[in-house]
Amino acid sequence: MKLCQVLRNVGKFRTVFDFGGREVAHWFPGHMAKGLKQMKAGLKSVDCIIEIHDARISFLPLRRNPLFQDTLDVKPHLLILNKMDLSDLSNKQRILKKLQQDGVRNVLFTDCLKQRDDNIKKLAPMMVKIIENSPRFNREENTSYCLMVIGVPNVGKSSLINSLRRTHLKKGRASRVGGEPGITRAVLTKIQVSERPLIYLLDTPGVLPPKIQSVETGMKLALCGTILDHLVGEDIIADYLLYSLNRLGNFSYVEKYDLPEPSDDIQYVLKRIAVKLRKTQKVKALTGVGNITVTIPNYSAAAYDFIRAFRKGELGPVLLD
Ligand SMILES: Nc1nc2c(ncn2[C@@H]2O[C@H](COP(=O)(O)OP(=O)(O)OP(=O)(O)O)[C@@H](O)[C@H]2O)c(=O)[nH]1
Repeated sequence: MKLCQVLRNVGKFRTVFDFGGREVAHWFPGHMAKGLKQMKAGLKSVDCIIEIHDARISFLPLRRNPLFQDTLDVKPHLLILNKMDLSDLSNKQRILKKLQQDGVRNVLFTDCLKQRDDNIKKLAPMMVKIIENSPRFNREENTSYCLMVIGVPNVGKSSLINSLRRTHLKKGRASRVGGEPGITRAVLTKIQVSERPLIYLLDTPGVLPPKIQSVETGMKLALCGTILDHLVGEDIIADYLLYSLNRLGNFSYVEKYDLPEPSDDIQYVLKRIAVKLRKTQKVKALTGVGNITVTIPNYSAAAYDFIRAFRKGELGPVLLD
């Protein structure tokens, strides 16, 4: 989009989003508390916590959650900002600075889908260094390292494990090596990710509710696919996406969906998307002069496509912070 077009749009968009009195309380279902219990149970045998987040929302460390901050604070901690390929990292230094001010010093950006991500290679030595520089308490005599991966749903925990195994063991999908017989897979299982040094990851169900400071934070998590769409509503997620893109001056949707210019009106944008994708339905309408057939856009299908395009990175890299 040309600069003059961008300038023409300044002041045309919403500067705040109307959440219409929505509450986040029910967006994270109760089963997530189960993850917390299991995580606490496994903490004794863990040398380091790997907390994994979506690099498009980097401000949300899980350990800030008062529910388990006490327990986690005593363990060395590494924050992974995954899906870096989908994030606008032109402000990477600002993110790192902010995290550092928050006491988060060990941060690594990763792209777990990349066949060879140099950052994944750095992970094992980085973890060893962090562990060696901290007291190991009851695990002093142990020659292997055990790490716990935590994160909200869909953030890439399994992908990280697989990526580590690919890098260090030249193996594909994770085979589970721990787990006592009779204990369900959903409890804690150990997965080997490196031979030298010998490193295991303790796989938790990993469904941990972050401390959601506001409905807007919840909406950002929803946009990144962390919360089931239907719990929040695809229509409002799509509207929040449009609001965010406009706010960031990212007008990639205009070209992608053949719009004449940027718009802040979600109904209008979804209509254009539906027409472009031929997601329309013909319905019969009874008028004073008889039956006519009218074409109506399938707004749900359009919203679905718009959100998926964002999640796949088709609307360009975005930082929602
Ligand atoms: N673009 C991109 N996609 C990724 C990356 N890592 C994971 N994904 C995708 O994100 C989705 C979720 O990845 P998973 O590894 O299943 O995430 P998870 O945290 O284990 O998910 P749950 O089991 O639901 O908690 C998948 O579609 C992955 O392909 C990444 O670095 N970049």
